Amino acid sequence: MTKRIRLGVNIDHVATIRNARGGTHPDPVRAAQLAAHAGADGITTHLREDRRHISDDDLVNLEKGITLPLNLEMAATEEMLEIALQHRPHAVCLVPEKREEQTTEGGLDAAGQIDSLKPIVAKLLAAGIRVSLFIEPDETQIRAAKALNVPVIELHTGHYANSVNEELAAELIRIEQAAKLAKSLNIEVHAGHGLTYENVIPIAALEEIAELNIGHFLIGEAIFIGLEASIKRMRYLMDAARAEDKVDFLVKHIAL
Ligand SMILES: CC(=O)[C@@H](O)[C@H](O)COP(=O)(O)O
Ligand SMILES: NCC(=O)COP(=O)(O)O
Repeated sequence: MTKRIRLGVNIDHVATIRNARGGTHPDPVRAAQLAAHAGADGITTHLREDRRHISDDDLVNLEKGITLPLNLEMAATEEMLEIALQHRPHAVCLVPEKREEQTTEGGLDAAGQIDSLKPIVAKLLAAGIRVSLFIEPDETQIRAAKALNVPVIELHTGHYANSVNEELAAELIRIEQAAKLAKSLNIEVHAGHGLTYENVIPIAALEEIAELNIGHFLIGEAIFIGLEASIKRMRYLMDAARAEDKVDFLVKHIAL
């Protein structure tokens, strides 16, 4: 089997359900603990400026409640920088945000914001926080990430996830080429947004990609089959994508 690809489980939308009634159930920390038990390699959470799902208290409780590395997604603002420096998560992923958006609509324009991003990235790196940029699979953005000296990028797979037929094929090629370029520049490559059981295998099969961050679909699927089962099935598909002998992999899993 070729190198295992890591799975970061994003637990934002456990908080979405909780916030629907303003109480404390379901608890994102309990979801993160179950995700760890189900084989997640990390937990991702997005502290949005409008706190529509994850709250500042969630961040405090996640730090206390989990041992897995925490990847904090945040906008590149002074407010979020201060929070990140205060909490010092394992990693920060800088993502674009618009209050009016229903979900993240695209990648961070790193190339267009190099001057404003530089001090934020430098302060996070100086604090020992691994920094990634959530960007489009685009050469200009990847070279901007290199210029900003970030060790990791996360390729936005949202357009891929929302495409069909020829457009889907074109997006997959775009992601593959971007991953190869980033790897050639010694940047670690992650990917995420909109990934599901149906579309994950071609992305997971790209050997330049070290980690996938997946959330909304897993939390939704958990409503029907439970969170551990939801995650374990995604883990199985990611491993199948990487298996050198897929027949042998499938036979072994069928036998289990
Ligand atoms: C950056 C990304 O693709 C997601 O991790 C992000 O969290 C999406 O924002 P919502 O979870 O609020 O839709
Ligand atoms: N960065 C992507 C992520 O954390 C989860 O995105 P999604 O699976 O909720 O669309």
